[in-house]
Amino acid sequence: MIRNSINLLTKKLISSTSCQRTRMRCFSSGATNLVDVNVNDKTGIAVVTLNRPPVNSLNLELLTDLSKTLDELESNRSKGMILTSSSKTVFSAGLDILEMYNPEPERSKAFWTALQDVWLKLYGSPYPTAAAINGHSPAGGCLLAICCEYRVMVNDFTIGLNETRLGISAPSFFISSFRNVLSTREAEKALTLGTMFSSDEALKVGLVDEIATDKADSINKCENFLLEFKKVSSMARAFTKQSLRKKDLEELENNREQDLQLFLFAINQPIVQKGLGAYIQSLKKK
Ligand SMILES: CCCC/C=C/CC(=O)SCCNC(=O)CCNC(=O)[C@H](O)C(C)(C)COP(=O)(O)OP(=O)(O)OC[C@H]1O[C@@H](n2cnc3c(N)ncnc32)[C@H](O)[C@@H]1OP(=O)(O)O
Repeated sequence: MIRNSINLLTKKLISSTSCQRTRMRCFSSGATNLVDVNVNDKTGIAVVTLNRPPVNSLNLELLTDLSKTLDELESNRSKGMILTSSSKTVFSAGLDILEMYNPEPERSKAFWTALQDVWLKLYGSPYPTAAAINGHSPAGGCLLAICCEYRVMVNDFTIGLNETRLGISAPSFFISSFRNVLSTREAEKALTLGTMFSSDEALKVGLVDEIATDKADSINKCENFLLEFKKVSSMARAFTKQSLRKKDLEELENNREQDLQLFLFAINQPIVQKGLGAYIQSLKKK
Protein backbone atom coordinates (compact mmCIF):
# COMPACT_ATOMS: atom_id res chain seq x y z
CA MET A 1 0.00 0.00 0.00
CA ILE A 2 2.78 2.43 0.94
CA ARG A 3 4.72 1.39 -2.17
CA ASN A 4 1.55 1.87 -4.21
CA SER A 5 1.06 5.30 -2.75
CA ILE A 6 4.66 6.23 -3.59
CA ASN A 7 4.11 5.02 -7.18
CA LEU A 8 0.89 6.96 -7.36
CA LEU A 9 2.65 10.01 -6.01
CA THR A 10 5.32 9.76 -8.70
CA LYS A 11 2.68 9.56 -11.40
CA LYS A 12 0.79 12.49 -9.93
CA LEU A 13 3.86 14.65 -9.63
CA ILE A 14 5.28 14.04 -13.06
CA SER A 15 2.04 14.23 -15.00
CA SER A 16 0.92 17.65 -16.04
CA THR A 17 -2.83 17.92 -15.67
CA SER A 18 -5.27 20.77 -15.51
CA CYS A 19 -5.47 20.14 -11.76
CA GLN A 20 -1.99 21.67 -11.41
CA ARG A 21 -3.35 24.98 -12.61
CA THR A 22 -6.47 24.82 -10.46
CA ARG A 23 -6.58 27.37 -7.64
CA MET A 24 -8.31 26.23 -4.47
CA ARG A 25 -9.83 29.04 -2.50
CA CYS A 26 -12.16 27.80 0.10
CA PHE A 27 -13.83 24.48 0.44
CA SER A 28 -15.78 22.61 3.01
CA SER A 29 -15.14 18.93 3.29
CA GLY A 30 -18.53 17.41 3.80
CA ALA A 31 -22.09 17.53 4.93
CA THR A 32 -21.38 18.29 8.57
CA ASN A 33 -18.93 21.21 8.07
CA LEU A 34 -16.80 20.50 11.10
CA VAL A 35 -13.65 21.45 9.23
CA ASP A 36 -13.09 24.76 7.45
CA VAL A 37 -10.50 25.15 4.74
CA ASN A 38 -9.07 28.41 3.44
CA VAL A 39 -6.42 28.45 0.78
CA ASN A 40 -4.16 31.44 0.33
CA ASP A 41 -4.28 32.36 -3.36
CA LYS A 42 -0.69 33.56 -3.43
CA THR A 43 1.05 30.76 -1.55
CA GLY A 44 -1.34 27.87 -2.15
CA ILE A 45 -1.12 27.03 1.56
CA ALA A 46 -4.34 25.75 3.13
CA VAL A 47 -5.36 26.68 6.64
CA VAL A 48 -7.49 23.83 7.95
CA THR A 49 -9.54 24.77 11.00
CA LEU A 50 -11.13 22.22 13.32
CA ASN A 51 -14.54 23.59 14.17
CA ARG A 52 -16.43 21.40 16.59
CA PRO A 53 -17.23 23.51 19.66
CA PRO A 54 -16.70 23.55 22.51
CA VAL A 55 -13.41 21.63 22.53
CA ASN A 56 -12.95 19.97 19.11
CA SER A 57 -13.20 16.50 20.62
CA LEU A 58 -12.64 14.05 17.79
CA ASN A 59 -15.85 12.15 17.16
CA LEU A 60 -16.72 10.06 14.10
CA GLU A 61 -18.15 13.02 12.17
CA LEU A 62 -15.18 15.33 12.78
CA LEU A 63 -12.70 12.58 11.87
CA THR A 64 -14.67 11.79 8.71
CA ASP A 65 -14.67 15.46 7.67
CA LEU A 66 -10.96 15.77 8.39
CA SER A 67 -10.24 12.62 6.43
CA LYS A 68 -12.16 13.99 3.40
CA THR A 69 -10.32 17.28 3.69
CA LEU A 70 -6.96 15.50 3.62
CA ASP A 71 -8.07 13.63 0.48
CA GLU A 72 -9.04 16.90 -1.19
CA LEU A 73 -5.74 18.56 -0.28
CA GLU A 74 -3.85 15.65 -1.78
CA SER A 75 -5.85 15.52 -4.98
CA ASN A 76 -5.52 19.32 -5.37
CA ARG A 77 -1.74 19.00 -4.92
CA SER A 78 -1.72 21.28 -1.93
CA LYS A 79 1.42 23.37 -1.41
CA GLY A 80 1.08 22.86 2.31
CA MET A 81 -1.34 22.67 5.19
CA ILE A 82 -1.61 24.47 8.52
CA LEU A 83 -3.84 22.71 11.03
CA THR A 84 -5.47 24.88 13.68
CA SER A 85 -8.66 25.32 15.68
CA SER A 86 -11.60 27.72 15.86
CA SER A 87 -11.54 27.67 19.67
CA LYS A 88 -9.73 30.39 21.62
CA THR A 89 -8.38 27.97 24.21
CA VAL A 90 -8.43 24.41 22.84
CA PHE A 91 -6.65 23.01 19.79
CA SER A 92 -8.37 19.66 20.30
CA ALA A 93 -9.42 17.84 23.50
CA GLY A 94 -8.45 14.55 21.82
CA LEU A 95 -10.74 11.66 21.10
CA ASP A 96 -14.34 12.21 22.08
CA ILE A 97 -14.61 10.16 25.23
CA LEU A 98 -18.31 9.62 24.55
CA GLU A 99 -17.30 7.54 21.48
CA MET A 100 -15.59 5.11 23.87
CA TYR A 101 -18.03 5.15 26.80
CA ASN A 102 -20.87 2.60 26.58
CA PRO A 103 -19.75 1.93 23.00
CA GLU A 104 -22.10 0.87 20.24
CA PRO A 105 -20.21 -1.86 18.25
CA GLU A 106 -20.72 -0.66 14.66
CA ARG A 107 -20.11 3.00 15.48
CA SER A 108 -16.97 2.15 17.50
CA LYS A 109 -15.56 0.29 14.49
CA ALA A 110 -16.32 3.18 12.14
CA PHE A 111 -14.87 5.65 14.67
CA TRP A 112 -11.55 3.83 15.06
CA THR A 113 -11.28 3.18 11.33
CA ALA A 114 -11.77 6.91 10.69
CA LEU A 115 -9.02 7.71 13.20
CA GLN A 116 -6.67 5.24 11.48
CA ASP A 117 -7.52 6.86 8.11
CA VAL A 118 -6.77 10.35 9.41
CA TRP A 119 -3.47 9.24 10.94
CA LEU A 120 -2.32 7.46 7.76
CA LYS A 121 -3.27 10.42 5.55
CA LEU A 122 -1.85 13.12 7.82
CA TYR A 123 1.34 11.37 8.94
CA GLY A 124 2.05 10.20 5.39
CA SER A 125 0.88 13.28 3.47
CA PRO A 126 2.93 14.20 0.38
CA TYR A 127 2.41 17.93 1.04
CA PRO A 128 4.16 19.66 3.97
CA THR A 129 2.20 20.10 7.18
CA ALA A 130 2.40 22.32 10.25
CA ALA A 131 0.26 22.67 13.35
CA ALA A 132 -0.65 26.08 14.76
CA ILE A 133 -1.49 24.88 18.25
CA ASN A 134 -3.65 27.70 19.55
CA GLY A 135 -4.91 25.98 22.69
CA HIS A 136 -4.71 22.89 24.89
CA SER A 137 -3.80 19.77 23.02
CA PRO A 138 -4.17 16.60 25.10
CA ALA A 139 -4.05 13.01 23.80
CA GLY A 140 -5.64 12.76 20.33
CA GLY A 141 -5.14 16.55 19.98
CA CYS A 142 -1.43 16.04 20.52
CA LEU A 143 -1.59 13.14 18.04
CA LEU A 144 -2.81 15.44 15.25
CA ALA A 145 -0.06 17.94 16.06
CA ILE A 146 2.75 15.35 16.07
CA CYS A 147 1.59 13.97 12.71
CA CYS A 148 2.55 17.36 11.28
CA GLU A 149 6.14 18.18 10.35
CA TYR A 150 6.32 21.40 12.37
CA ARG A 151 4.56 22.69 15.47
CA VAL A 152 4.12 26.26 16.68
CA MET A 153 2.37 26.56 20.03
CA VAL A 154 0.74 29.60 21.58
CA ASN A 155 2.00 30.30 25.10
CA ASP A 156 0.19 29.22 28.26
CA PHE A 157 -1.43 26.02 27.03
CA THR A 158 -0.64 22.33 27.55
CA ILE A 159 0.16 19.44 25.24
CA GLY A 160 0.92 15.75 25.67
CA LEU A 161 -0.19 12.16 25.45
CA ASN A 162 -1.93 11.73 28.82
CA GLU A 163 -3.61 8.36 28.15
CA THR A 164 -2.08 6.57 31.16
CA ARG A 165 -3.76 9.20 33.38
CA LEU A 166 -7.08 7.93 32.02
CA GLY A 167 -6.11 4.31 32.78
CA ILE A 168 -5.49 3.46 29.13
CA SER A 169 -2.38 2.91 27.06
CA ALA A 170 -1.66 5.04 24.01
CA PRO A 171 -2.12 2.91 20.85
CA SER A 172 1.04 1.97 18.96
CA PHE A 173 0.58 4.54 16.17
CA PHE A 174 0.29 7.30 18.79
CA ILE A 175 3.59 6.06 20.22
CA SER A 176 5.41 5.80 16.89
CA SER A 177 4.50 9.36 15.89
CA PHE A 178 5.51 10.61 19.37
CA ARG A 179 8.88 8.87 18.99
CA ASN A 180 9.31 10.50 15.61
CA VAL A 181 9.42 13.82 17.47
CA LEU A 182 10.99 13.02 20.85
CA SER A 183 13.93 10.86 21.82
CA THR A 184 12.94 7.35 22.93
CA ARG A 185 13.97 8.27 26.49
CA GLU A 186 11.82 11.41 26.61
CA ALA A 187 8.92 9.62 24.89
CA GLU A 188 9.01 6.74 27.38
CA LYS A 189 9.10 9.08 30.38
CA ALA A 190 6.28 11.28 29.07
CA LEU A 191 4.07 8.39 27.89
CA THR A 192 4.34 6.33 31.07
CA LEU A 193 3.73 9.36 33.28
CA GLY A 194 1.03 10.78 30.97
CA THR A 195 2.83 14.12 31.09
CA MET A 196 1.05 17.25 29.93
CA PHE A 197 3.77 19.77 29.00
CA SER A 198 3.38 23.53 29.27
CA SER A 199 4.24 25.39 26.04
CA ASP A 200 7.70 26.25 27.39
CA GLU A 201 8.38 22.69 28.55
CA ALA A 202 7.20 21.38 25.19
CA LEU A 203 9.66 23.69 23.45
CA LYS A 204 12.50 22.63 25.74
CA VAL A 205 11.92 18.92 25.15
CA GLY A 206 11.41 19.39 21.38
CA LEU A 207 7.73 18.51 21.28
CA VAL A 208 7.07 21.86 19.63
CA ASP A 209 9.40 23.88 17.39
CA GLU A 210 8.44 27.45 18.23
CA ILE A 211 6.32 29.44 20.66
CA ALA A 212 3.86 32.07 19.44
CA THR A 213 2.16 34.98 21.17
CA ASP A 214 -1.26 34.30 19.66
CA LYS A 215 -3.06 32.36 16.92
CA ALA A 216 -2.16 34.81 14.13
CA ASP A 217 1.51 34.64 15.14
CA SER A 218 1.39 30.82 15.21
CA ILE A 219 -0.12 30.70 11.71
CA ASN A 220 2.46 33.17 10.46
CA LYS A 221 5.30 31.09 11.85
CA CYS A 222 3.88 27.89 10.37
CA GLU A 223 3.56 29.66 7.02
CA ASN A 224 7.22 30.75 7.15
CA PHE A 225 8.23 27.14 7.74
CA LEU A 226 6.12 25.86 4.84
CA LEU A 227 7.37 28.58 2.48
CA GLU A 228 10.92 27.28 2.93
CA PHE A 229 9.88 24.35 0.73
CA LYS A 230 9.50 26.65 -2.26
CA LYS A 231 13.22 26.03 -2.77
CA VAL A 232 12.85 22.24 -2.76
CA SER A 233 11.49 19.82 -5.36
CA SER A 234 8.08 18.68 -4.10
CA MET A 235 8.67 15.15 -5.34
CA ALA A 236 12.06 14.85 -3.61
CA ARG A 237 10.54 16.34 -0.46
CA ALA A 238 7.58 13.95 -0.41
CA PHE A 239 9.73 10.87 -1.08
CA THR A 240 12.12 11.82 1.68
CA LYS A 241 9.33 12.37 4.20
CA GLN A 242 7.55 9.16 3.28
CA SER A 243 10.78 7.15 3.38
CA LEU A 244 11.54 8.42 6.87
CA ARG A 245 8.00 7.59 8.05
CA LYS A 246 7.60 4.39 6.01
CA LYS A 247 8.12 1.88 8.84
CA ASP A 248 5.58 3.58 11.09
CA LEU A 249 3.07 3.87 8.25
CA GLU A 250 3.50 0.23 7.23
CA GLU A 251 3.15 -0.94 10.79
CA LEU A 252 -0.40 0.41 10.95
CA GLU A 253 -1.24 -0.20 7.29
CA ASN A 254 -0.38 -3.90 7.65
CA ASN A 255 -2.08 -4.33 11.02
CA ARG A 256 -5.24 -2.24 10.81
CA GLU A 257 -7.63 -5.04 11.77
CA GLN A 258 -5.49 -6.13 14.71
CA ASP A 259 -5.21 -2.53 15.90
CA LEU A 260 -9.00 -2.15 15.61
CA GLN A 261 -9.63 -5.35 17.59
CA LEU A 262 -7.21 -4.19 20.29
CA PHE A 263 -9.12 -0.91 20.59
CA LEU A 264 -12.50 -2.68 20.77
CA PHE A 265 -11.16 -5.12 23.35
CA ALA A 266 -9.70 -2.29 25.47
CA ILE A 267 -12.80 -0.10 25.52
CA ASN A 268 -15.02 -3.05 26.36
CA GLN A 269 -13.12 -3.89 29.55
CA PRO A 270 -15.28 -3.08 32.62
CA ILE A 271 -12.33 -1.41 34.34
CA VAL A 272 -11.77 0.89 31.34
CA GLN A 273 -15.49 1.74 31.23
CA LYS A 274 -15.42 2.54 34.93
CA GLY A 275 -12.38 4.79 34.47
CA LEU A 276 -13.89 6.60 31.48
CA GLY A 277 -17.18 7.09 33.35
CA ALA A 278 -15.34 8.64 36.30
CA TYR A 279 -13.28 10.83 33.95
CA ILE A 280 -16.42 12.15 32.20
CA GLN A 281 -17.93 13.00 35.58
CA SER A 282 -14.74 14.79 36.67
CA LEU A 283 -14.80 16.90 33.50
CA LYS A 284 -18.45 17.77 34.06
CA LYS A 285 -17.87 18.72 37.72
CA LYS A 286 -15.09 21.20 36.88
C1 LIG B 1 -8.42 2.49 24.70
C2 LIG B 1 -7.72 2.89 23.48
C3 LIG B 1 -6.97 4.19 23.51
C4 LIG B 1 -7.79 5.36 23.24
C5 LIG B 1 -7.00 6.59 23.11
C6 LIG B 1 -7.48 7.74 23.53
C7 LIG B 1 -6.82 9.03 23.31
C8 LIG B 1 -7.66 10.23 23.67
O1 LIG B 1 -7.61 11.19 22.97
S1 LIG B 1 -8.67 10.11 25.04
C9 LIG B 1 -9.23 11.76 25.33
C10 LIG B 1 -8.30 12.44 26.25
N1 LIG B 1 -8.67 13.83 26.42
C11 LIG B 1 -8.51 14.47 27.56
O2 LIG B 1 -8.07 13.93 28.55
C12 LIG B 1 -8.96 15.91 27.58
C13 LIG B 1 -10.10 16.12 28.48
N2 LIG B 1 -10.52 17.52 28.46
C14 LIG B 1 -9.86 18.48 29.12
O3 LIG B 1 -8.84 18.29 29.74
C15 LIG B 1 -10.46 19.86 29.04
O4 LIG B 1 -11.77 19.73 28.57
C16 LIG B 1 -9.69 20.84 28.13
C17 LIG B 1 -8.37 21.23 28.79
C18 LIG B 1 -9.43 20.25 26.75
C19 LIG B 1 -10.55 22.12 27.93
O5 LIG B 1 -10.91 22.66 29.18
P1 LIG B 1 -12.10 23.70 29.27
O6 LIG B 1 -12.14 24.16 30.69
O7 LIG B 1 -11.95 24.73 28.22
O8 LIG B 1 -13.42 22.91 28.87
P2 LIG B 1 -14.23 21.87 29.76
O9 LIG B 1 -15.19 22.63 30.60
O10 LIG B 1 -13.33 20.94 30.46
O11 LIG B 1 -15.02 21.05 28.63
C20 LIG B 1 -16.12 21.58 27.94
C21 LIG B 1 -17.08 20.46 27.61
O12 LIG B 1 -16.40 19.52 26.76
C22 LIG B 1 -16.41 18.21 27.34
N3 LIG B 1 -15.16 17.51 26.97
C23 LIG B 1 -13.92 17.91 27.22
N4 LIG B 1 -13.03 17.03 26.70
C24 LIG B 1 -13.76 16.07 26.12
C25 LIG B 1 -13.42 14.88 25.40
N5 LIG B 1 -12.15 14.52 25.16
N6 LIG B 1 -14.43 14.12 24.94
C26 LIG B 1 -15.71 14.45 25.15
N7 LIG B 1 -16.10 15.56 25.82
C27 LIG B 1 -15.13 16.36 26.29
C28 LIG B 1 -16.51 18.47 28.83
O13 LIG B 1 -17.02 17.35 29.49
C29 LIG B 1 -17.47 19.64 28.86
O14 LIG B 1 -18.76 19.13 28.62
P3 LIG B 1 -20.06 19.78 29.32
O15 LIG B 1 -20.13 21.17 28.78
O16 LIG B 1 -21.19 18.91 28.90
O17 LIG B 1 -19.82 19.75 30.81
